[in-house]
Amino acid sequence: MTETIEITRPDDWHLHLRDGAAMADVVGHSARQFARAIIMPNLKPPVTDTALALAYRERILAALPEGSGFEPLMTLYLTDLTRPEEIDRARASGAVAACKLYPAGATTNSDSGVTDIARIAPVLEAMQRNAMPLLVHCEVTDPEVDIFEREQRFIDDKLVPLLRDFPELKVVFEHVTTADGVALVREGPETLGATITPHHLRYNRNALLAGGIRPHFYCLPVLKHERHREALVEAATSGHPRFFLGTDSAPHPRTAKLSDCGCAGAYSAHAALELYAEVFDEAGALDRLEGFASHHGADFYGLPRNQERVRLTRTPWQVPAHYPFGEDCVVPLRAGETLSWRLETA
Ligand SMILES: NC(=O)N[C@@H](CC(=O)O)C(=O)O
Ligand SMILES: [Zn+2]
Ligand SMILES: [Zn+2]
Repeated sequence: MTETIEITRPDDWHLHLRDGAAMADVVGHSARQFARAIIMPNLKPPVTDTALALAYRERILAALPEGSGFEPLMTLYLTDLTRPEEIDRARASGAVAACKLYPAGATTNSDSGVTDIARIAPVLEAMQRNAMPLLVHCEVTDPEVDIFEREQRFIDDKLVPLLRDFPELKVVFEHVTTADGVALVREGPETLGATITPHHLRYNRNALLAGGIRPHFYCLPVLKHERHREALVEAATSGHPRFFLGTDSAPHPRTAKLSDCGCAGAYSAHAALELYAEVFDEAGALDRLEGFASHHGADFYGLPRNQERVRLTRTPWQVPAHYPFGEDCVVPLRAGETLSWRLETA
């Protein structure tokens, strides 16, 4: 049995850090594990332009633990009002790595998102010209569509036409959750990649309802049927270069999760790599973890691979029941349970 693995320090290609005191409480978890992370822009109000992104970046850097070399890669939140000139400004800043497309109303803080992709065609052209990747929350928002089928519908109705209309645009299918999404990325153009979260790799939709309603497993896209989970594990552990690590770690105050209308998001930054290692270990594919976690994302984004290395050992540890989170606390994935892998820290 493998007891230790050493890999290039990984990056997180999909991370929610939030802001203020709450951000300061969680950023250390990501900085301990990852060299870089794509920082999602769905703050309240959202990060819609370069100036806001640069200011947010400074707040993140200021909140980092002493001596941390963690590099936040900023993103812009696209709205119906985003101008193509903003993309040129974002590119020129050197600090904005991508733009995020939230279909309006699809997920947490997406109210100002895009109502119709046709409206941002000039912006997508500017992105294509600037080699600026488009990150997509792939779910339709039509209330008539079953919540478990919103990703498949988005693929057929929105994503396939988008890929056809912008053949040079790099697109990341964020937090892919279905066998259909996996198939599209596998068979799709070189310009299409996908992030996969630890929770969608590890849990199917039973986790939401087994023995009672489990709000900490509620996230978007919602957990899916076991057959989809199996397709995700197959994709992540296959060595295919366009699948890569993106935790979608999305902390919410405990009180906001435990409410009459609890919000969507699972917190995984405290043990991200350990959770992925568990999945790869179970699949007998620990030798493929490095590609998925540390190489494929950087290659897709056209960024250098990290030089530093990290070590994971088979050392069981218990996840705390909660972590501080601003005025409240956040309940992490696997709270109170034992994880078998542990990331060593220098
Ligand atoms: N994934 C989630 O369930 N929630 C994310 C938003 C998102 O990534 O869709 C959040 O910001 O809380
Ligand atoms: Zn999302
Ligand atoms: Zn997210």
